[in-house]
Parts: sequence; structure tokens; C-alpha cells
Amino acid sequence: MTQGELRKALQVYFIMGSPNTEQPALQVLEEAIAGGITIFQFREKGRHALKGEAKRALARGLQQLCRAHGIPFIVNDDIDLAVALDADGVHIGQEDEPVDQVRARIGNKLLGVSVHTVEEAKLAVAQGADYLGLGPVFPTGTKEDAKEVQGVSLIQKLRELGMDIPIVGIGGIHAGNAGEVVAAGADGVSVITAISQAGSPLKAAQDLLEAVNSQVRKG
Ligand SMILES: Cc1ncc(COP(=O)(O)OP(=O)(O)O)c(N)n1
Ligand SMILES: Cc1ncsc1CCOP(=O)(O)O
Ligand SMILES: [Mg+2]
Repeated sequence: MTQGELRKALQVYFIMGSPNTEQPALQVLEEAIAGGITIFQFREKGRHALKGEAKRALARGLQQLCRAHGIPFIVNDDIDLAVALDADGVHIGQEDEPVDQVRARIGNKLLGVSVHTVEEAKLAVAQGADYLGLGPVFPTGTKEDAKEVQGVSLIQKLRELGMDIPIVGIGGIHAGNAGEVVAAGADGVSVITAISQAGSPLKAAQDLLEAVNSQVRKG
């Protein structure tokens, strides 16, 4: 994938695991894909998260759905699972395995890294990150160990410094505030709740895509 293709793929980045929805996860993802999500991350984390074969089976089902629709399938944290499934990529944070080690393990699969400071961002880029996840941009109830809310300040700062690596904002983002994140310099938005808990995941995805696209056109 070229960097231009990656920027487009990051526009509406849906993240979900079974704890994030009361509906069957496959059904939610199917609707989200129909609504226009552009990339998906399997993040099986938190209370009641599946483990072992149950986790792998859900991952395989979600991956098949993504494959059938040409949506990149990313695995959060679990490098072994990503390699075993031949996923399209992995997403790691500062508490996960070091970026250069993960890069060595996954070859040319996509590698996303969460960063919270300019220094972390520079190191992630130097060690082989393909894109950065920045947040929480807004308050979120989804991640218990989330860092302090940072608004769009780090996104703006990295762009001011001339860093052109693809960036997504994450944390408390929905169609009503997604434009602000893109206007600050992000290529797209990552969401869990805005789609996984929506009455209509399809409509939620459509609204997010429209919010991101209209901002891209203005900028
Ligand atoms: C796209 C994206 N951005 C940030 C994160 C958060 O990653 P991390 O800090 O490792 O936290 P966990 O998600 O592992 O709890 C993400 N998953 N995706
Ligand atoms: C995984 C993660 N990393 C920073 S905030 C967050 C949770 C995002 O979830 P939501 O979109 O429901 O706020
Ligand atoms: Mg992580």
C-alpha cells in the first residue's frame, strides 16, 4: 500500500472487540462496512474479553468479513495472532513490545503506534511505524488506562514540525467532532463507541465518513 492509499484507508478507522457491543460483533462489523468504514482493528480487551480459541475464532470471522469487502484487518497488541492469521497489520502502544522488535517480526505488514509526545512520535517513526494513533483527543469511557485528554494539540504540533506520517486521532470521537480532528491535521479518525454502540452502526459510519470527507475537501 502506498502512503497515499494508507491515508485514505485511515479515514474512518473502526475498532471493536466483543466487550464493546451488546450485538453480535459480526453483525456490527457488517453494518459498519456497509456504512463506509475504511479500516478495521480487532481489539479484544477489557472485562469479559474472549481468550484462547474463542478469541481466535472471532478474529477469523471478522477477518473474513473484512477480506470479502477489501477492508484492511489490523490486530491490536497480539502480534502472535496477527502473524498466525496473516492479518494486514498490527497496532501497538507504548506499553506493548518495542516498535523495532515488532517491525522485525511482521515484515512489511502495516504497523500503527500510539504516541502521546513529540519524542514518542519521532522514535516510532524512526523505528518503522507506518502511521500514528494520537489521543485521547476527547474524554473517553472506553479505555480505563487512557492517558490525559490532549485535544488536537499534539496532532497540530507534529504537523507544525513537518512530520507527514499518516495520523489518526482517537478517543471520544463521533461525527459531530470528527471534522475538528481532521482540520487539525489528522488523516482520519478512530472510533469504538461511536459505531459499536450506535443504534445504527451503518448510519454512524456513513456520518463519520461524511464528516471526515467534507473536512478533507475544505482543507
Ligand atoms: C488507531 C489506534 N490508536 C491508538 C490505540 C491505543 O493503543 P494503546 O495505547 O496500545 O492502547 P490499547 O488499545 O492497547 O488499550 C489503538 N488501539 N488504535
Ligand atoms: C483505545 C483508545 N486509545 C486511546 S482512547 C481509546 C478508546 C477509544 O474509544 P472511544 O471511541 O469509544 O472513545
Ligand atoms: Mg496496546
